[in-house]
Amino acid sequence: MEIFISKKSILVLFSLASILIYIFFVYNSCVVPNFPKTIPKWRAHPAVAQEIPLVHYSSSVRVVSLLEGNETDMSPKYKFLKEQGLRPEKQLPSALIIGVKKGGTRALLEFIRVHPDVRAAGSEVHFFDRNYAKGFQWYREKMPATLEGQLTIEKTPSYFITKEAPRRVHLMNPSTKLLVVVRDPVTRAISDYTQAISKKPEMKPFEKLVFVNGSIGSIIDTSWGPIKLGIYSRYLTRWLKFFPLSQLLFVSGERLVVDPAIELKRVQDFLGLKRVVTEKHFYFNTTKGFPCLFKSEGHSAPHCLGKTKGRNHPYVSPSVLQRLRDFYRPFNNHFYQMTGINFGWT
Ligand SMILES: Nc1ncnc2c1ncn2[C@@H]1O[C@H](COP(=O)(O)OS(=O)(=O)O)[C@@H](OP(=O)(O)O)[C@H]1O
Repeated sequence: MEIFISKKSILVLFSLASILIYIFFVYNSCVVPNFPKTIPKWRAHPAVAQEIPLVHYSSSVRVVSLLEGNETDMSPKYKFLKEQGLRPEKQLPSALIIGVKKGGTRALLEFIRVHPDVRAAGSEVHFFDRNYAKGFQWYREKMPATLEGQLTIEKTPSYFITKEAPRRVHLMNPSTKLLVVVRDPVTRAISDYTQAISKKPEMKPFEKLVFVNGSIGSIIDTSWGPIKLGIYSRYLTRWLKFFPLSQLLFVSGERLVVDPAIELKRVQDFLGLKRVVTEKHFYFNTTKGFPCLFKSEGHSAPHCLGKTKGRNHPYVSPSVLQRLRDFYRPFNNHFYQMTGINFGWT
C-alpha cells in the first residue's frame, strides 16, 4: 500500500516537474525575441542613453553630414576637415552673371565652371528679381557646397534689367563681382524673339513687332521688351550707382563664340583665378556652329550646349536690320563710353 502511494506521488511530482520545465522553456522562447524591445526604454532617458554603449552593434559609427553645419561637433575628424578647409559649405555667391538675356550667359557659366575653383548654381535662381522676399538663407540653400578657396557663382540674366537688383546685390555683398555678357542688340533682339516664338508660335512676325502699330517703317517700338532690353547704357547707369566700373566685367558675346579662350582668360583674371580654362578645353563643332567643351564637371565626353542655345533665327529684311542698327547706334556709343570698350556693333 505504502509502495503504491509512493509510486503515485512520484508520478505526480514527475508530471508537475515536466509541466514546470515546459512552462520555463515556453516562457524563455517568448522573452528572448522580445529582449531588444526593452532597449528603447533605456534610450528614452537621455542621461542613460549617453552612458550606455550600444555593445550589440559591431562598431559605433557616428554619421556626420559634411554638407550641414554642426558647429558644436568637436570630433577630431570634423575639426581636421574644418581646419584644412575641406568641409564643403554653401556660400552666397561672390560673383554673378547678371546678363544680358540671350547674350551668351549659359555658355559663359558652363565654360567658367570647368575651373576647379568655381562652383555654380545650375539653374537660374532668380533671387534678386522674383524670390528676394524668401531671404538670403533661402538663396544660400540654392547654392552648391564649396570648399574654402572655391568661388560660388550664379547666373540669372534678368538681374541686369531689374530695377531693385543693384541695391539688393550691394546689400548682400558690396564686393560682388558682376559679369555682363553683351551682344549686338540687333541680333540679341532677334534671338529673344526666336525664343519667344518657340514658346508662342502664334506671335506676330518680328518685323511687325519692332514698329509702333505694327506698320513696317514707322517708329521703333521701344516699349517692346526685346527692343528695350538692348539699350544697355540705361540699365548700366543703375548698376553704376551702386558698384564701381572696376567691379563689372563686360564679356563680348560675339567673341565668346569665335574665341572663347580669350574671353575666359579675361574672366579668370577678373575673378582672381588661375588661368586653368584655356583653348585646350574647347573645340569647334561644325554641325552646331559653336564652340563646345571636351569635358566638364557633369560630362566626361565632348559636348555642346543644349538645343535651345544656338537656334536658327528667322529671316529679317536688310532694311529692318538697318533701321534697328541706326536706332541703337547712339545708345551703343554711349555704352562704349561708359564701359571704355568698343564692341564693334555697327
Ligand atoms: N558655345 C555656345 N553654344 C551655343 N550658344 C552659344 C554659345 N556661345 C554663345 N552662344 C549664344 O548664347 C545665346 C543664348 O544666350 P543665353 O545663354 O544668355 O540665353 S538665356 O538668356 O539664358 O536664355 C545663343 O543665342 P541663339 O543663337 O539665338 O540661340 C547663342 O548664340
